[in-house]
Amino acid sequence: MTCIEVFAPAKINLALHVTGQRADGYHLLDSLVAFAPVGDVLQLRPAEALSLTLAGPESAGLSPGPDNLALRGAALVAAGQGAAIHLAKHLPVASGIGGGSADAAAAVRGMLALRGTEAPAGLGQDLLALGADLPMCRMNAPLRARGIGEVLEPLSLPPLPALLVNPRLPVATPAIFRALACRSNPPLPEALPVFAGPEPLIDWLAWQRNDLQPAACAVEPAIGAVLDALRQLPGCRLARMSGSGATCFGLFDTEAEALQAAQLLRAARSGWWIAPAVLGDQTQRATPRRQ
Ligand SMILES: C[C@](O)(CO)[C@H](O)COP(=O)(O)OP(=O)(O)OC[C@H]1O[C@@H](n2ccc(N)nc2=O)[C@H](O)[C@@H]1O
Ligand SMILES: Nc1ncnc2c1ncn2[C@@H]1O[C@H](COP(=O)(O)OP(=O)(O)OP(=O)(O)O)[C@@H](O)[C@H]1O
Repeated sequence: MTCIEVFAPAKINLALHVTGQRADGYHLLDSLVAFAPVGDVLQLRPAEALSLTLAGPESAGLSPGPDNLALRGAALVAAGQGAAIHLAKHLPVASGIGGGSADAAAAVRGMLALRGTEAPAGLGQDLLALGADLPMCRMNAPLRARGIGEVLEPLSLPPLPALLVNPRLPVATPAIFRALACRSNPPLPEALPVFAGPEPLIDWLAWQRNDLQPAACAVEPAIGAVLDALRQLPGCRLARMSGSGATCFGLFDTEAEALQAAQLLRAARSGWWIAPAVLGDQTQRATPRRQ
């Protein structure tokens, strides 16, 4: 029987500036985003109706009901066709790396591949209504995101060796936006430099910010502990939080340094989710494959 497999990569906000707030309460952002070769995996098989089963190390506590973003994404493009979707959850839930949004975007890609059809007009608006991270999770390649997350500009960034770390404590995005002390901060520089490699990119990122980080550290102090632990690892050039947390990333000049740092941190913190990853373009891996 036909089976479509789709990879749903984690999105990492390398910088996240909160520049204003719309009348409806949503915040205006200016964010530099790259994607990790770490993510969830969806399998879709033709069926009478849409259904979802869950597995994987991070699936505990996640409901396979109609609210699951994988089902909500698939429903947007199902056009009456059913699918049995199996989601292997590897990304911690509510962790600032867009797991649910990545699953929804992957379910859309998988459902369209199963139906053998193109994305319908108006899908962009429907996706944005599901979540502000949905448009970027459709791209899976380095980008700058503005507006509330829907104004996207593809970027060329060098592959960036990183260590992703989550203290296994969920953080609710609305609570972090609510806790912001300032909602009107400077944007990223209008023109972005061309980066010859990870070193100049990390130097430049050190001048940028995640404006949600102070509020998130106040709401969940374990985030501060993760950042401190990352900063103490040999070779870590920059430690920052992604999205609304709690996942943080350390950046390294080389992949070997990131792998060594992962080993050291795993030995010290057995309860944390720790994933070395070279951040960049995951479009190839995220393309649906027929099994
Ligand atoms: C923080 C980021 O992860 C950065 O990429 C995203 O902006 C969050 O994206 P998301 O989780 O897909 O967000 P949504 O599910 O659309 O919104 C959750 C809640 O976060 C707040 N929210 C989200 C995005 C945004 N630009 N402004 C906001 O104020 C709103 O209170 C909203 O009710
Ligand atoms: N397939 C899914 N994976 C993860 N969370 C899901 C899923 N479906 C629904 N949710 C719900 O969505 C909420 C946000 O989870 P998600 O893992 O996407 O957060 P996040 O990583 O902080 O996302 P973002 O970085 O986009 O803010 C959680 O409350 C979770 O219960």
